[in-house]
Amino acid sequence: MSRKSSDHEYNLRSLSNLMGERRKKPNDDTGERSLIKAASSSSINSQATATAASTGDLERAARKQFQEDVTPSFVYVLAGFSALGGFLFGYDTGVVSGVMLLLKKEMNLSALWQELLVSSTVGAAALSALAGGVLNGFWGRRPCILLASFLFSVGAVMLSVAPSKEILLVGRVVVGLGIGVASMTVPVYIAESAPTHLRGRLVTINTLFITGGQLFASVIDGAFSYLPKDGWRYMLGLSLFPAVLQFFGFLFLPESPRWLIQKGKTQKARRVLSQIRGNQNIDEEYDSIKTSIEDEEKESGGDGPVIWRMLTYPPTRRALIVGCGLQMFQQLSGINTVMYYSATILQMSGVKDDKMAIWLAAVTAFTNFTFTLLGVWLVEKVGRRKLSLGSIAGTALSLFVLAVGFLVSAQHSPPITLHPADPSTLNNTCTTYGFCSDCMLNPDCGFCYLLNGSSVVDSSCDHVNKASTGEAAWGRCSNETAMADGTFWAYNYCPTSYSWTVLMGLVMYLIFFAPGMGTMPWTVNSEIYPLWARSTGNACSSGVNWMFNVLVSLTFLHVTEYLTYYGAFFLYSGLAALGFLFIYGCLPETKGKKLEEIESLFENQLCTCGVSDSDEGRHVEYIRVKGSNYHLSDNDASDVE
Ligand SMILES: O[C@H]1[C@H](O)[C@@H](O)[C@H](O)[C@@H](O)[C@H]1O
Repeated sequence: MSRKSSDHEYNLRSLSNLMGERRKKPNDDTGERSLIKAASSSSINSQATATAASTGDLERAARKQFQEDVTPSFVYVLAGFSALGGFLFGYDTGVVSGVMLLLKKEMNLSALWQELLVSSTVGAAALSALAGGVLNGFWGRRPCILLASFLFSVGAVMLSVAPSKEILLVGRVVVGLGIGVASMTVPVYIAESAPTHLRGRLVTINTLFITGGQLFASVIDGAFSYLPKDGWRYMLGLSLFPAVLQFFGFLFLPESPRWLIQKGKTQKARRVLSQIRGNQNIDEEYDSIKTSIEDEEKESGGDGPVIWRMLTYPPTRRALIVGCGLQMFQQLSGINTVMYYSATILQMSGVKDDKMAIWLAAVTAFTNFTFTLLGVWLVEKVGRRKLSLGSIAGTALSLFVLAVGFLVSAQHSPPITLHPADPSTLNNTCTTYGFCSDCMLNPDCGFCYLLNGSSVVDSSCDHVNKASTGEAAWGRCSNETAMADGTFWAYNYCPTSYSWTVLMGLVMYLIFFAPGMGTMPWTVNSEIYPLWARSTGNACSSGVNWMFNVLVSLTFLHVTEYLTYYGAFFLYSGLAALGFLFIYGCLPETKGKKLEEIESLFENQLCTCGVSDSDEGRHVEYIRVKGSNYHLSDNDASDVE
């Protein structure tokens, strides 16, 4: 072994011994000091020493390494309890599809009431996310999370004992108010408490909990759908447990240290910082937060509502555009319609058993969850920008594949050969269609056919049974006994041998969307605003997310009616491609930056596609101002004509 490498090994050993010592004696500052001394006097990074690295660099590197190695587990506990808010967000939005299947039969709900019970939650979430900004600023993050878990608990009780549809509606609104507040507060609270090197990962865990909640909801939907009565009460009531757990957990968890410093509660802030940093030396972090708050206050200047100050101060205005744009494109990529219609999409690809549909939705939720986990792993490795760009490019491509799948399926859609008069209604619209592709777009009709080998014969378009879309209102496909061997009922889809393209598109979609576009909009928003604008910025961007969520889900059926399925997916694919350009032009890399350093990334950025010449989107060398002037920015502040 050469002298150099044995030196290196020795120094590594002494470094790790010191770290070991330090772990045993967390209150002893000398451990850290001698560690830094050891590192700086060593050839631990022999290459760097040989080149330009100064003692200061080594000290910094050693301190960073040291802090990374002694991250106390408390911060994970804090993130875990906060992310229960994400779990409830996912559970309460996901469980409703199974609930509606049972409720509409038991309470005999009209289409309007079904629509109200589903969208009231999302609508309430949009409003409360916006209001949550003001509450976060005044009360702090902790009371807002306590409020959200209280609302989740009250809502769960109301829903599980609801004697009427009116009480159900109130319960769904209460739960929605909780979701909105949680969705904007939790990422901010985690980001403000996490150490820089773990921030992205811990905030992304919140989205993992969202998709985990959706997965759990789909399994519960499947399990309780077998109950003859009141299954929906259990489905809705189960969310009480995580809600109560979060409430009690938060009675013991601290306020965000950054919010405390901003409000001048400096002693308390120091105590909290020491608690969550495991008694590491917190002076540097404390001072840098304090200085940046003072600077920010000077810079953002002026009075007036925060949103006004954000819009009139260019860096926060740019950050707001990036944050809201990311959330908008997340929803415009159609995640919730793809999830909602995944059972139908999977049925198209050959699964005939209707009872399987509910479990198929669980498979989709499982895939979404698994690939979100990939995002948690990737976020600190490849960074936010590359992850978002790769994800949205893949999402656009997958949507294109889905669209082509639907197009080919429609072009090979089986013709309708039988046109029997419908005895059950005066309206014979269904029987007039010539092809299955037209029949399936009308929500009142379904396709009834016989399979002879693999070819479709004796097909008709019949009225659907309103109480159960799994059968026709009358005739050969009206119930299981009427259905002879080889007779099938297809609602909302057409049997085709090209459906594998659609299935491939769906799987690709989830693989690409979940790790990046599913997670990054929440993660990036939690870190791009300076402290004074953070609550308002997150309130606006979360509000945008919920508004586009409602918009996309409410318009999906109309869009498919006008543009057909393939048209709708071509449209989503185009929107995702636009999202790619937006992210390429506007999103800087925030990985590894302190929250206090991130504002500067928006100082010289213009939201013009392709102006950034660096992959990291950080060093914008030339930017176009008013179409003709070019500035050299970031490293060199001189102006160039
Ligand atoms: O980030 C989440 C996640 O991707 C969910 O699966 C989706 O349902 C939500 O709308 C989204 O905000």
